[in-house]
Amino acid sequence: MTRAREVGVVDYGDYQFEIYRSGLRGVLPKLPVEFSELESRAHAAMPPWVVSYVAGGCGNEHTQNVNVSAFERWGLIPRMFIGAAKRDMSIDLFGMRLPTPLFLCPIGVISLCAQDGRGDIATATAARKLGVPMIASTLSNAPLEQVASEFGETPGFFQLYTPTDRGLAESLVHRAEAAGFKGIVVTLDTWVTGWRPRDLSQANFPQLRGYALANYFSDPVFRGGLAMPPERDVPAAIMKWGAIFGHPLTWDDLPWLRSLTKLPLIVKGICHPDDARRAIDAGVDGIYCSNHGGRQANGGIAAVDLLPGIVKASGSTPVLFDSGIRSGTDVVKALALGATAVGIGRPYAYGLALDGVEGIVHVLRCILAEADLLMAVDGYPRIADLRPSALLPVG
Ligand SMILES: Cc1cc2nc3c(=O)[nH]c(=O)nc-3n(C[C@H](O)[C@H](O)[C@H](O)COP(=O)(O)O)c2cc1C
Ligand SMILES: O=C(O)C(=O)c1ccccc1
Repeated sequence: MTRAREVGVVDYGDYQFEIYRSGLRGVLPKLPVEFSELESRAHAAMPPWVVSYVAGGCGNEHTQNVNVSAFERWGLIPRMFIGAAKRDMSIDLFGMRLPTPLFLCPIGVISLCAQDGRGDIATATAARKLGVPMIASTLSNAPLEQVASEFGETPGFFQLYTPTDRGLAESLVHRAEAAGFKGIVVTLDTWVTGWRPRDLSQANFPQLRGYALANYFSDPVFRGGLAMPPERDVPAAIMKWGAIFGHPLTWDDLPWLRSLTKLPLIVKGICHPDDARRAIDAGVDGIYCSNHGGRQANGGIAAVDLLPGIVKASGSTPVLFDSGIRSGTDVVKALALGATAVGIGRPYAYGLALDGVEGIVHVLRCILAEADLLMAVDGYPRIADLRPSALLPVG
């Protein structure tokens, strides 16, 4: 198992030998090694309303689907005589050396996927075990301090949903700093929930039933705005949350956001090169290209098709990417298109649903093994070798 301090050349592909060796003892992998099977098993294991919330997307889910299929329009060109016997998947991010280019996307209500309701903690534990950073959502069943206490040496990032109350935003950021988070990720595309037919047809919005509001209910500023503490009047606290949750930020808010912290500030949901440039000019440290997994807008463009423009506009500023990553090949292609680090979203939620911490670890190890073996076989031993010229458009 990789620890954050063992950064550098790690044989992630060895997971396949581990699987084959276990097979010699008659032991087969407990969980699927391929995404579609993982997804169907996880869906069968979770209550229907949780499946609806996690798997669902905006409108007829066209954007969500093309996020995935767009990766098939790129092919990695095999190179021979490279001798890629050792591969190095490590990256530099915000002055930190990380063993892999992966991170765990913020998934609010991830706790719902865990059989014991402790999904935030399980995700943090998996992050610690593999040295893969977790971006912890504002929407969490466990307060951010508890989540951070599980990280060990693995850096963690705090994802901020900016409420209408600036004082509450400041309080959340200062709590995240005090808890040891290494960066703040502000999500820009979800100040209002997108049109989600699966959930709408069942009137299913878990937050309004009180799920994943621990960061609010434990916050002194939030509590100060209530007539009674959340413990004494849960419905009133939930309604207050609904009233203050989302603030439609404008460029005028960015200097204030920047002033909140000296930690790296990353903006999530950036899809246009002009937005990337303007955010960088205003002092952000990282651009996070994402369309929220197609959950927010069914605009019809795959996130990965927007990535090259964002990378070009971002210059030397790191670009984080998610939306549609389902396999190691997808990771390799996103890196070749210029992503600095690549986010795993729904796949880890499904690993969690099936086997807790070990399920997440399994999903990440499968993705890392596949990426590593692709880099080996096709002759790209270092991430720096993965450049746009390594890809051929095939669709
Ligand atoms: C159930 C669910 C909850 C999510 N909650 C958040 C959240 O709290 N904050 C956030 O910035 N993004 C959230 N996201 C979006 C993810 O961070 C990420 O952008 C998305 O999952 C990527 O798409 P993919 O999972 O299809 O690869 C959520 C995604 C899912 C599936
Ligand atoms: O479900 C989501 O994707 C999400 O991030 C969210 C979080 C809080 C409120 C609405 C949506």
